[in-house]
Amino acid sequence: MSRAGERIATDRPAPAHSAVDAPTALAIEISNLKKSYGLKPVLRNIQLALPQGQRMALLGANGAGKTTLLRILAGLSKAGSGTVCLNGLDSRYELQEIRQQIGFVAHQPYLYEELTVLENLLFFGQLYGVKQARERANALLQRVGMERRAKERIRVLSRGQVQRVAWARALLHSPQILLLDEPDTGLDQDGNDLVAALLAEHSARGGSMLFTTHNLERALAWSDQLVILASGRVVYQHDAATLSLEELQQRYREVVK
Ligand SMILES: Nc1ncnc2c1ncn2[C@@H]1O[C@H](COP(=O)(O)OP(=O)(O)OP(=O)(O)O)[C@@H](O)[C@H]1O
Repeated sequence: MSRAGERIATDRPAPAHSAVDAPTALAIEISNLKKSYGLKPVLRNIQLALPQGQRMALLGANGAGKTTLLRILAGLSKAGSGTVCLNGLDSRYELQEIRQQIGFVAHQPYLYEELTVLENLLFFGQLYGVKQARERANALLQRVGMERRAKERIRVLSRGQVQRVAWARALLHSPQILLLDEPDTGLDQDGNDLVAALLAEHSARGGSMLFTTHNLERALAWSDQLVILASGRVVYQHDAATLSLEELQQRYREVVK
């Protein structure tokens, strides 16, 4: 298997924010990452590298370790050993700076149930030091189709609506890196179209992203690199541009048991 950095397509335009003298700057760099729960190893010696401006899809069966990996990247869980760097910042020492640079959308929305939609966004806006937070929040609510629910409490919204607000929360501080745990779960067709559009906009701004999904077709369509985890190991890695859906399905069947 090739290492990530060797397989990157070169025809993709350089991200707008990349420094001229740092063409190989990495959005995500994971080295020798291990994590156990009790005696049970959940991540085993993970090595991954994602150049800035690129998108990585993380695939694998239930329990393969995808959420655990994302939570470590988001600073919500500690690595057992090894190192994790985001945009060159080491998660052991620079977690606050890293948090400013990532947007996380997960199974849990990380919203306050008793606050309204807008109150939630204003709270997180303050936390992240977002300038003109009210204008930014209103613009994002419009973007995710939730502007009419701005004054409603989170607890009265449907799961898909909460997910849309979670997207607005994640994008509020214009993060350079999106970490998305099954962003396509629980959404209707409109919701999935919205997610695809938000991902495309993030990429067009030069942003990077790592997302998990169980949908191989979307993994291929939305990514530059595909990674399959099995029992906490990277068992497959390939450029999306040179892989067909049939090949991916075949390889997935072979490596995921
Ligand atoms: N807090 C925890 N305590 C103990 N074990 C845990 C904990 N969180 C996860 N695990 C275990 O770690 C393993 C990996 O879980 P993880 O949620 O990372 O898998 P996943 O690939 O995201 O699965 P899914 O596709 O079902 O979301 C599982 O065996 C799970 O039981």
